[in-house]
Amino acid sequence: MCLDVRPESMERITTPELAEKFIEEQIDLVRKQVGDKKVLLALSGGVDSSVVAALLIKAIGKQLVCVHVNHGLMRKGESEQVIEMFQNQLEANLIYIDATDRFLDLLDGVADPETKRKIIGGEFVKVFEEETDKLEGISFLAQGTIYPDILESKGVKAHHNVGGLPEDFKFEGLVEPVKLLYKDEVRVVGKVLGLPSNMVDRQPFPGPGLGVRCLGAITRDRLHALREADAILREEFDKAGLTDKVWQFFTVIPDFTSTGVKDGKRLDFWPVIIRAVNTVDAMHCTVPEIDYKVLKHITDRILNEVDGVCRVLYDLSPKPIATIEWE
Ligand SMILES: Nc1ncnc2c1ncn2[C@@H]1O[C@H](COP(=O)(O)OP(=O)(O)OP(=O)(O)O)[C@@H](O)[C@H]1O
Repeated sequence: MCLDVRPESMERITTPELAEKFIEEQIDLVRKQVGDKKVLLALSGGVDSSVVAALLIKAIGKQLVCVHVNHGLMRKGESEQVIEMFQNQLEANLIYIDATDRFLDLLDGVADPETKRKIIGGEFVKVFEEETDKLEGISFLAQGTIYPDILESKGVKAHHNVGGLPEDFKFEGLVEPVKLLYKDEVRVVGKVLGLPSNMVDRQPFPGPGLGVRCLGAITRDRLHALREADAILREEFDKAGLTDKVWQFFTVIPDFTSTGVKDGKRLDFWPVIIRAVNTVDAMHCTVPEIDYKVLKHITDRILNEVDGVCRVLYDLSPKPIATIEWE
């Protein structure tokens, strides 16, 4: 049997009991695979790598070394939550790297979205490699590969986690405990492992993070305004009971200003755009009809609390023709 093919007999993990059973099996397998050797994991704070981290901490404790890179493009509180959850609560061996300046300096003046993506991806690999070169005695690399990654790699598109080991791969092997699971199963397993629901049920978040929501050339002041506005949106959607009802929502900040007026003075401030979509397959999206009162309250809060913003807009465009992200 190919190890990358989910057996037809494998039951879908839909209950805590099934998740428990899966976790016990994986703990056993991982312990057999790695023995007393060390395992390295790049921990983003996203669903997949977080669940792998929690599972491996249970299986091999301090033999797992997690590396979290803060590229300065995380949402408000995200890196802090990784530290709180994994270092403080689960007592993981966590290396936290604040590479904000490195990323933002490199991105300075770069307006083209594809170039921004390439810079962020390339720099991430560099930072991760530099950090791991300093570590000694690591034998395995753990990855949050899930079954759709394997399926997609077979036909649709290459996935960075999948496709065999590169020639210069310096580890003895890969540890991929959730590679036969679908996303919904990973979430059930994560909950049973005690991860908070805002981590386990997290919306999709692009690899380049807020970097592609701070349109054009990223500036620190606009990035700050974007992060604050996004946090307000998330807080208010949560209060209004929309977090579970809307598939994805976030804010975007364009790289142009608009005229505002404050205390009788004219100002040139940025607009903030709210983007919210519902979808089943991410190929076709509709825009939810959010209660006007909720939108108005969010607008008031952003205008009052976020420096440099004078307008808030709601994006009504479905996909197609508009994509979910703005760039
Ligand atoms: N800031 C980061 N710090 C550490 N590792 C990261 C970071 N960003 C990405 N990674 C690593 O790269 C992998 C792929 O990242 P990607 O953004 O494509 O997310 P993903 O496939 O949805 O996985 P996840 O749910 O774990 O974020 C992650 O699983 C993680 O191992």
